Amino acid sequence: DGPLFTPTRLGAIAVANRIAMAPLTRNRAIEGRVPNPLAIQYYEQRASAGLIIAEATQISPLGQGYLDTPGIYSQGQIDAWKKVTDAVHARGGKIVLQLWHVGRISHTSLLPDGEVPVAPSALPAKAKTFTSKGFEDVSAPRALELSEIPALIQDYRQAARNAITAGFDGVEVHAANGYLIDQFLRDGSNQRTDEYGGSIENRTRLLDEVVRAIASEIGPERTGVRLSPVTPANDAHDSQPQPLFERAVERLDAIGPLAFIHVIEGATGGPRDNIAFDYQALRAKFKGAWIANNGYTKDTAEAAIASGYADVIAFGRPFIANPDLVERLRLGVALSDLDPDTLYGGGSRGYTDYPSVSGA
Ligand SMILES: C=C(C(=O)O)c1ccccc1
Repeated sequence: DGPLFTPTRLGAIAVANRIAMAPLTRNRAIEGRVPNPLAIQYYEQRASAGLIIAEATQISPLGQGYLDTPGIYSQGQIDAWKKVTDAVHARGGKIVLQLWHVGRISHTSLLPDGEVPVAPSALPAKAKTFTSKGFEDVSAPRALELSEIPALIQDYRQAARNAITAGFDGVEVHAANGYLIDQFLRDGSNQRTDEYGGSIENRTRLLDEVVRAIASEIGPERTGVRLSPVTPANDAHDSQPQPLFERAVERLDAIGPLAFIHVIEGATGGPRDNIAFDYQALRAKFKGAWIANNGYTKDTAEAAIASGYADVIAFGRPFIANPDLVERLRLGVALSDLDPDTLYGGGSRGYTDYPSVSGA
């Protein structure tokens, strides 16, 4: 069957193969930012993935940036997610939740009492977000006060606890794609003059404190992190990504045996070679499992695993129209294309109605 179909471990999480389902926003949460009951079937259909990284899920009301994305901060949300994890586990699958705070990639219409989004600095992103009126420019943010950082870290800690209560095997901290933690990392968005801004040491501080808090709450072996060193997504940019992310990974490695680091190579969902970057230099600084993502095919994924370049390959968009992607890669059959019109928002069409090759 080849290298993709051998088991491995991501910290405390034993996985049956080297194929992970990357987190995919689908904007189908219902009243109360609760995951849609259809999510039970949607994730259950994809439970043959070695690991499912469930969609970005906000840690607090202020951490939401898009219409109809789910949360993990209320009992109703925990209860709804528990049905999803139970269904995936019943199929022998493993599933972690991606913990999300969008920072400045948000809109006042989505925030409590029309609040403005928070960010490291009051610098608006050149980005759009998805509101009840369609795609709109994100709202101008305010800078988080130093005094607000402890409560933010507590929100991450509580969200991680809630995810374990909801039956997840662990969490992935979303530190990628120009969202809050990535905004603190990059000098294009972080112009603070306190201990969270300026030097690389200061700009990697929030990442370190958030991951330490989560690891102390649920165990480092159930804690993963997603990074995107050179993505331009959501107006993310930094003047020196190589030293920045090498220091970020060094600090993550020092926390203790984290379950995994998951790296988007190149531009999210786009070209892998937009900016020259040495990913293996990052990997060399981390003793845990390495998940690589973006644009992999069966052949490039097999080569990456066989050569030790990565331990697991994450596939995002291919999992949308191919619930049984693992089987299709094993068989080497052609993959189905997703329907872009039902990617974000809607109901079962383009969500739970894609067939498996075995017709199951
Ligand atoms: C959470 C997302 C990311 O990480 O890029 C996202 C959000 C909205 C649409 C697509 C993707």
